[in-house]
Amino acid sequence: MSRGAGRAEEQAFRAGFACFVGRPNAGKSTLVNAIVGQKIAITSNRPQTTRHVVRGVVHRPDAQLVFVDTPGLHRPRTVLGERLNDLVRQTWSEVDVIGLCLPADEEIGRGDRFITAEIAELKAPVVAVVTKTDLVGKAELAERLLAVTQLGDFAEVVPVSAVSGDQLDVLVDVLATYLPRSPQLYPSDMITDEPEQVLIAELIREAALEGVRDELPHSIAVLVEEIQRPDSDAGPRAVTKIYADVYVERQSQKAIVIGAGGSRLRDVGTRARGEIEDLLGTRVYLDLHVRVAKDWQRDPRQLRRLGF
Ligand SMILES: Nc1nc2c(ncn2[C@@H]2O[C@H](COP(=O)(O)OP(=O)(O)OP(=O)(O)O)[C@@H](O)[C@H]2O)c(=O)[nH]1
Repeated sequence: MSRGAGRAEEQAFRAGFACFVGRPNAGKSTLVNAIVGQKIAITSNRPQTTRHVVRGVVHRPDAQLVFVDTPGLHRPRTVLGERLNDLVRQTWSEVDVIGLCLPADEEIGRGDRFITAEIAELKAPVVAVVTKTDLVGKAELAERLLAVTQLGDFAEVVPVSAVSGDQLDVLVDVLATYLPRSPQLYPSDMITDEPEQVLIAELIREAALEGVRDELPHSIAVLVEEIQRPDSDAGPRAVTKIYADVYVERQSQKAIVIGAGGSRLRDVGTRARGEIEDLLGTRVYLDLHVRVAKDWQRDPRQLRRLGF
């Protein structure tokens, strides 16, 4: 390659930050996962499970797109709720482009209008992303696209399905055009900069929530106390030892998480261990303890300790 061509390519390169916003369950986390191609954000069919800002990096020959994942805005009832909302607003003001997720299979509602109005005030261009298109027929999709164009003044409207993969590449192309000209922000081999400890805690929390979300929707937090790496010469049988505490707010919740004779906690451990082994690429020994931290959501000191 001539030096001239190299410079031109350098000049054409774009890099920057994007985030998906939208009401709970709009499909934001699933979309980031599908685009980045690795399980990094936490998905669920229940609202408000994404707590940490998790980044995924998409590397393209002409662009680098860094995704910042935020929890949903909601009416704050606790210190945790207020912190989450502050975090969301702060993230929104720092990105180069925003994808507003609107599910194709649901009518536009008050929540969507509220978020649209909030982000209209920011400087970043907003791309409306109509998600879950695999769930609707053509006629319904056309109707929804029309309603979306009437909802606000969007830079573009892109329909996608994270499940079928349809239009994901188009969405990345569109988002990339709104990034500033910039050299790469992160090394080419980086997919996420979230500390492993946080990712591991999220995987455990997700497993612990499985099946008890109705009873304990926001009452579980996980703290990874220690990660003991295997010796570098341990070979394929290397085991990473992880010690983690699962925090609940009350004694009664502890009993739910542990289950009869500890059966539920064993299942949680097995499920989380499988996910962590995929993440780390080694075998994992996982030691889980359930502890009660009374009303941790209302106590700023405990919140800090638990990473909020
Ligand atoms: N069929 C289908 N389902 C989807 C698609 N994207 C997401 N879902 C489902 O929709 C539900 C919500 O998805 P999430 O990605 O957790 O939604 P979210 O917007 O991140 O939700 P919060 O974390 O609550 O804000 C999950 O059950 C997903 O499996 C899609 O493209 N097609």
